[in-house]
Amino acid sequence: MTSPSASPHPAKRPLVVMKSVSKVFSSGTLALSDMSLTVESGEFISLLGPSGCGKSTALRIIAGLGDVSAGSIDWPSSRINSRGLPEGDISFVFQEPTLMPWQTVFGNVHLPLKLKGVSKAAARDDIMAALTTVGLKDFADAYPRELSGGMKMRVSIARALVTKPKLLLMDEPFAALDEITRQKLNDDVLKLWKDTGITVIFVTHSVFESAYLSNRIVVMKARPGRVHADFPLTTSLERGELYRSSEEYRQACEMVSKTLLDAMGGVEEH
Ligand SMILES: Nc1ncnc2c1ncn2[C@@H]1O[C@H](COP(=O)(O)OP(=O)(O)OP(=O)(O)O)[C@@H](O)[C@H]1O
Repeated sequence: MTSPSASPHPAKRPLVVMKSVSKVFSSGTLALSDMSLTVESGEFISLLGPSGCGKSTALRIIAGLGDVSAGSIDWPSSRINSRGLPEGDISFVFQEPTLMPWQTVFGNVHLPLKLKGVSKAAARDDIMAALTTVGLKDFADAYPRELSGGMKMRVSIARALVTKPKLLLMDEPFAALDEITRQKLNDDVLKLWKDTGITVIFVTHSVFESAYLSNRIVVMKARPGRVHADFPLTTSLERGELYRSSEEYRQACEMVSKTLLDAMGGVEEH
């Protein structure tokens, strides 16, 4: 029997809660100080801030690639493994695609599943599905040297998706690409986000990219990093070419740009 106080629609629990996190490196650098951030499932968050403010450090800590000096990272809606991490729920895409040159595209995307003991044969459907998602299903047998920079990054994204994570952490993934390729990949990531409902935290230096992609912007203060501003970014327009040339997008860019400048103490970076 259900208790009279139990709600038929229990409130959704956040995906990850970063509570008053500080990080001091062994060098003595205080990278983060009292940083708190609650991420809901299905959000697309862009994390911006002055160079060196701790964006990558925050992302790496969420991924379990570094420990906290104080505070905590909680996963209220996930099953936690012995390392305190939600097993299989997080994937990371770095700025460099870091592909194994001696492996084909298929072999590279297989890697995370191979590490879990899944054979190529058993992983085939998942690998091909991930490659289809990034538009590379016809390149499964190609080697990284045969691919363009954008294609290599797509392989890296497919490799991150093959484990079907709940959370995709992306650390300036498109910074090294030319503008047209970057815009194309922005559209691909948006489609992926819409189609799969995956949660994304995306570190970028680009005001334009953040305003185009995200439904929430988090701007960090200069080191030691913590949240300076956190606001939603809604639009009545479908994000695409029309949005890129719209007044709404221009205003969103202006707002993000002003907030970023404010976080830097009103002084432009050189
Ligand atoms: N492993 C490390 N050991 C010591 N200091 C580190 C380490 N990693 C980062 N730092 C320092 O911590 C601070 C935050 O670095 P982090 O890379 O997180 O900043 P960021 O905001 O991502 O920078 P950028 O925008 O330039 O990529 C910097 O001062 C950096 O030098």
